[in-house]
Amino acid sequence: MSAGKKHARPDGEEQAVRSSKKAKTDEVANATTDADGSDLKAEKKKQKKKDKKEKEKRERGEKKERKEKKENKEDANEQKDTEIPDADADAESGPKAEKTDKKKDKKKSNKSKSSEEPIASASDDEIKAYLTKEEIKIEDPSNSPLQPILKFTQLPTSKLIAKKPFAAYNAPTPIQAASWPFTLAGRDAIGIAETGSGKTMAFALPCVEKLSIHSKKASKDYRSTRPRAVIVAPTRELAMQTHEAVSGLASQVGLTAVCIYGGASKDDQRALLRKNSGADIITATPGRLKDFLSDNTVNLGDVMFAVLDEADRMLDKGFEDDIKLILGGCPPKEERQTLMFTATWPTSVRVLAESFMVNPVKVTIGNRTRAGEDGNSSGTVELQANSRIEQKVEVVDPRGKEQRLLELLREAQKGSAKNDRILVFCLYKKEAVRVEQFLERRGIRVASIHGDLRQDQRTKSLEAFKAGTTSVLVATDVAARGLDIPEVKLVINVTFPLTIEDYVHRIGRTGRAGKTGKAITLFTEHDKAHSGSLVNILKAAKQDVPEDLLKFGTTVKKKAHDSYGAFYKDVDMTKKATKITF
Ligand SMILES: Nc1ncnc2c1ncn2[C@@H]1O[C@H](COP(=O)(O)OP(=O)(O)OP(=O)(O)O)[C@@H](O)[C@H]1O
Repeated sequence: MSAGKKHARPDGEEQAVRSSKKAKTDEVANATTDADGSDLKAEKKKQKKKDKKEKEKRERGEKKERKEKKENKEDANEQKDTEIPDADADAESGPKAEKTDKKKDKKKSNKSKSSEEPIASASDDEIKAYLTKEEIKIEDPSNSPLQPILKFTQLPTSKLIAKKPFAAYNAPTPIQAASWPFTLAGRDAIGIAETGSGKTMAFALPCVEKLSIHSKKASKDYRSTRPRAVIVAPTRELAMQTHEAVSGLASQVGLTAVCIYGGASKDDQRALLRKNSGADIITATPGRLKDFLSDNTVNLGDVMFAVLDEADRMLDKGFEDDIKLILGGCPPKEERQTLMFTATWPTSVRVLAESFMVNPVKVTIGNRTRAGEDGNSSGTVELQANSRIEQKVEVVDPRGKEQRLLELLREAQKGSAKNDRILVFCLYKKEAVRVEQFLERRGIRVASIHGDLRQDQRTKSLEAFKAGTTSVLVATDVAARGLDIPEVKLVINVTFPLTIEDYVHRIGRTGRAGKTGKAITLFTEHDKAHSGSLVNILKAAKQDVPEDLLKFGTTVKKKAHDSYGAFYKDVDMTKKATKITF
């Protein structure tokens, strides 16, 4: 209690003190008069004085009782709010009276106690067997005792879980099973798992849970929308898809979600933000979000949950500055929960990623540990393709690529497979236009998606492909990451992507949610810089490596660094230094 506040009393108490003071003054005045009067008069006054004292005592007692009741009720409500542990409980700022501080301390101790308690009710043996079978690696700098959950029924009870949002699924996927206990406990997390393995729900559930147990703070800023969660994704189509999944959960607990992305009317999106009473969750592409931050349409000052989907893409040079600006607009990392999910996690982004997080737990699915030169594990997360995808590589003459593509399509869509969905990847926008026209002229039902098309054309193509109106979609890498299109049977790479990570994401458009898939890559001498890394991916996924590909060499070319060029050494900063004694 501060010195200034030491003598402050609640209004009612002040009144009681004032009336008691007045009674004393009256007594003194009366006593003076009585000194001249009779004994009876003095007796009467004495009795009156006694009555008054008793009345005051009674009133004080009643007041105390009322106060205690009120406090008990407040505590009970608070208990309800903190049923699920949460790391942001101490994130509130601003001066508070001692009473609030005491409550906060109570909340804090509740929270830390619960967050240390494992949610899982599976036995240790079951958990151990599950971790081994699913190749789950959990690196937790805080060494908390949290364990994976193996069934949806092991999730903590809550308003959202009670609605059974996962009724369509049998069990959590490994990335969900292993990350939820940590993320639901409020921890920052990095989740690395193969394409199509349910990462969206892995971050959507803790996001909606967190917001549903924290009521929205009243804001005096009526000009801006102040979301409490922000999810950033690299492409418009992915942002829309993620928004759909998130809003499905959010609406079940009365939260509102809005998607903002480039290529569409800003005014329409502003109206949508206003209509949805400000929006609790915003899923956005970085460019449009940046625009809305700069003109104060959106203010991220109340964000308690931030997600980078396709995190390695969001942290690479193309988006790094945008992400710094976006996360810089959120409360400090200690006061928000930050999650990053991806299927590929190159060393180059790891240090930057950790700078936006506090003690993140890292959950990796799949055996990605590389043996070091000494034969021991180096702990490096290696690039890994989804093992249910059959990968074929054909080394071809660059001039024969389009003809070979046509043959492959005809072969794949023979007989009953004539409507099978096939995704064809090109590297350049102009190339995509050319390939689309080439196929159209040969009677293939085809649509395309690339950066030279208007957003409405992109959306129309994607919808037609999803609906099956067109069974072939020609795309550039705008469609490489995250898109969850049901039943894509085959992915064909006409031209190799710029990075091996993009290759893993492109082929990951098939073989999703436990299904199998196939990918065919036309490889030419122009792509030879990627031969070494492609051979490694094929070998790791136990796929055939064609002799023709080996001819281009098996050395993995170092990526040229933006500032230091080819002389840059990609050092794993997460590794401990080795002490050398001379
Ligand atoms: N527990 C589950 N059981 C079965 N299917 C699931 C489960 N959770 C999510 N899915 C489904 O799996 C599919 C792929 O999920 P999602 O798009 O989240 O994958 P992802 O890991 O984000 O892939 P990418 O790396 O390509 O972005 C979706 O259709 C989703 O509905």
